[in-house]
Parts: sequence; C-alpha cells; structure tokens
Amino acid sequence: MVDRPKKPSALSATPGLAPQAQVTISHSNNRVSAVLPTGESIEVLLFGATIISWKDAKGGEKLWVSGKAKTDGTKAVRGGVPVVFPVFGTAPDHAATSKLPQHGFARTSRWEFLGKSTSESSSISGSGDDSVKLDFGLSPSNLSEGSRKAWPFEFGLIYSVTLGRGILSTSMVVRNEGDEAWEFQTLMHTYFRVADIAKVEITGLESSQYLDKLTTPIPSTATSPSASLKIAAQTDRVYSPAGGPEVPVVIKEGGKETFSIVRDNLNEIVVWNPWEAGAKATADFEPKDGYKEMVCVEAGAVKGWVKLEGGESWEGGQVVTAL
Ligand SMILES: O=P(O)(O)OC[C@H]1O[C@H](O)[C@H](O)[C@@H](O)[C@@H]1O
Repeated sequence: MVDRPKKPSALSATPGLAPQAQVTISHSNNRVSAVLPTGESIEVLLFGATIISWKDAKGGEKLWVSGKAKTDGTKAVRGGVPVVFPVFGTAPDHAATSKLPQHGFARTSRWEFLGKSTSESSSISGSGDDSVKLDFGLSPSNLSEGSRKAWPFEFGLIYSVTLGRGILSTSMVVRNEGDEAWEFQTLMHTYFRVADIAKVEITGLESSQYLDKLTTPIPSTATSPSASLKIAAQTDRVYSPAGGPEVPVVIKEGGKETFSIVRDNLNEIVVWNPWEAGAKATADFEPKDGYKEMVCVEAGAVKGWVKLEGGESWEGGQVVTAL
C-alpha cells in the first residue's frame, strides 16, 4: 500500500487515472467531507472534529445523530463521534481538570483541518483509492479563553479520521508541548446506528470488570457474565474488556455481526444507552424513542489518567469495521 501524503488534488481530475477519493470543504469552511470511489463517505465538522456521518456505498448511514443535534458550534453534537478530551465525564476530585465541563473541551472547540492523504489499493489494480485520511489539529490557540483558563497546559492533539472500504478508523496523538507534566483521559464517543436495540447484543465484554455509573451514590464495580451483553434498560458502564484491546468488541443485530471495534491503547469500552427516561430528560435527544436505534460503544482511556511529561507523546485509536 502506497501512502501519498499531500497528493495534489489536481490529480483527481486527470483522465486515465484510477478513480480518486474526493475531499470537499463546505458549509462556510465548517465541514470536511470525503468520498471514496466506491461511494462510501464521511462528514466531519471542524467543531469538535465531530464525525457526523459515515455512509456505506449504498448510502446507508452507520452513525446515529439526533434530529435536534446542533451542528452550528453552540453545543456538543448529540450523535456521530464526538471526541472526549482531556476528561471523561467530570472529575471534581482531580484538581487539574476539576474546572472543565463534562467530557472536556475537545468536542466544543473548533479544530483545524490539517489536510488529507490517500492510499491506493495494492491488490486490485486500477481500482483507485482504497482509503482517505483526514487530519485535524487542536492546540491551546484554538481554545476559548474559558477553556484555556480552566486547563492552562501546553498541548497538541492530532486526530486522524480514516475512511477505508467498510472501515472507519480514528486515532489520536496527544503531545505535551510544555515542560510541566499533565494528565488526561480521552475517548471516541461513537453513536452506532442500529435498527432495533431489542435485537442487539455486544460481544467481547464477557467476564470483564466494569464500573456501573448508574449505581448511586458510588458507582460500583462488578464482573460481567460470560454471555454477550443485551441492552434492555438505561445503561452506562465502563468496561475493561478481559481480552485486552486487540480482541474485537462486536455489535450484533438479530444474530448477525454488524460492527467490529479493535483498539490500540484504548483499554476501556463505555456502553451507553439513555433508554426512555434518559432520552426524555435530554433536550437535544430526538426523536424521543431514538434510543431504540442507537447504542454508544465508546473506546477510551478513561480509567485513571495518562500522564505525559514535558515533550512526551501518546497515541491511541480504534478501527471500526462495518460487517
Ligand atoms: O450528555 P453527554 O455529556 O454528551 O454525555 C453522554 C454520556 O456520555 C458517556 O457515555 C457517559 O458514560 C455518560 O454518563 C453520559 O451520559
């Protein structure tokens, strides 16, 4: 596979060449879309570097986005794949991040589009681009004054979103650009679209430790049974899958595998579904029975903290395959 970063886009129009991926910036420079020669596509908002659409070659949407999601930068997007950084949830007991809002500032900041690169198929000659990678960057200069004050550290994030044939992969490089050490959590908050939650089961989380965030007053830890996970009520759990990141977490519907998630350096999987009451209580969740058509399966590094000394970097990611 040949990676050709910064391939001139003029090549796209050259006659005789195998079909190329097309990348478009639209909505007054607020949105980046990519389409593969197969017709598969993604759309990413610069606001939050939020992926708001991933379609297969037939135009079938793979992600769930609320009908009341704000895409104008006034609120984190309810759906798609928001990026969580530098804190998952809130952390009142972690002094350095205690002033940040739920899930941090990455999902509510405007990122920079750093460019695209494509790779061609090595196996099917003349079939054109196999994948397209979009890179997005976030640094302190992109933050609001409030976020900068609440988290005054020197950092650089590069978030890469790659659309391949039947594959959506997201990876994050986090770099400490200062001299002082700091800690973070990060997560890719993927809202998967399903046809009927009653028919969904998730495998790869069997016999694993999990934290149930719905138990009060203190979230409790437990070990999951050896059977697959079915969702029949409000669910908000942080799993540490027993098989580790390389063992796929698979979403099945009606017994058929629909998505597989393989992770690198993201040791936890959060499973979230607000169910009826949670959807009702969430103003931007529409339609109210939309909880039947989604499940969040979120790959993250959210148990404890990743510490970076000055100049150090960390990288993690997930590869989601539509089956
Ligand atoms: O409403 P949001 O801030 O977008 O969070 C939505 C959900 O995100 C994660 O899945 C958390 O585990 C949940 O506790 C939270 O409710």
